[in-house]
Amino acid sequence: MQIRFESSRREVSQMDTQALRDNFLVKDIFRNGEIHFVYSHYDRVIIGGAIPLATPLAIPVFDALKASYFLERREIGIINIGGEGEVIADGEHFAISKLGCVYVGKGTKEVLLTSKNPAEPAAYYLLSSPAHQTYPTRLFTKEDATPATVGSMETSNHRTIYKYIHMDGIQSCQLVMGLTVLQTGSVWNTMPSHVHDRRMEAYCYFDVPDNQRVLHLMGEPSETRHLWVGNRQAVISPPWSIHSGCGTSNYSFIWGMAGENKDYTDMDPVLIGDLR
Ligand SMILES: O=C(O)C(=O)C[C@H](O)C(=O)CO
Ligand SMILES: [Zn+2]
Repeated sequence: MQIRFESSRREVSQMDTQALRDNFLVKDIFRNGEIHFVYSHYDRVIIGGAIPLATPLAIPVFDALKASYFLERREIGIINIGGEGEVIADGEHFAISKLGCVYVGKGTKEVLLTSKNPAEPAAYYLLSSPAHQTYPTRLFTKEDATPATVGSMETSNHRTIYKYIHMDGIQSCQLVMGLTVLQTGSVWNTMPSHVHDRRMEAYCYFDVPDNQRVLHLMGEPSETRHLWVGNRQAVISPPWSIHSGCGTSNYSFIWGMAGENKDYTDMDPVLIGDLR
């Protein structure tokens, strides 16, 4: 598991392209037949990707956790961005289709990830944060997630937000998680931008067509930087950073947060005219 330490706001403002990518871009977590994780010291969130083929993949324990199993002191949200599959949590089976979500609570000793058809494998995005209480393991489909459509075609940011793990959905200790799908023709996400010093956030972009990219904006509102992001790549957003993007086509992304509160609406908006 790769470990990423924090960077200060001042450090980030001095970083060149490669340093920004090394610190904030999470690449290569989705590889056929493999499971990979990156540990971020922002709110101690762990970001992962898994593509099981014929053999199930188990979420392993890592020495860095000093635990006897991954979820001994953690919870995890799992969203499928690939073909049909199953999440098996301590022997309980959850069939999960594309855009379905399984939350697995603290104390679950074994989590197995499978694909129904290795020729069209499931692809699991994984987001885990520390937990101090056990909440029940649950499956949510996209339809359970009470979609909210925001933005408009006029401002190229027409999109639908699906919330899965949040105060009125799947219960958790501190994890908040869902996904956003942009309408065809819309390219902007999270514009106008916001920050929430109380929570870090991670974005995982998917369904980005081949040879297209998302220009992800990060940094303090008065000192923005950008990352060019490809399909199935994630971005770590520090609590003080905006997290907005503009695609060269439409695309979708999974967002997830952890920190001081679970209030999705707790955001400090940034006026477009104030961005620098
Ligand atoms: O499209 C959006 O806007 C989002 O999906 C915003 C994220 O959900 C977010 O940043 C939550 O804090
Ligand atoms: Zn946010």
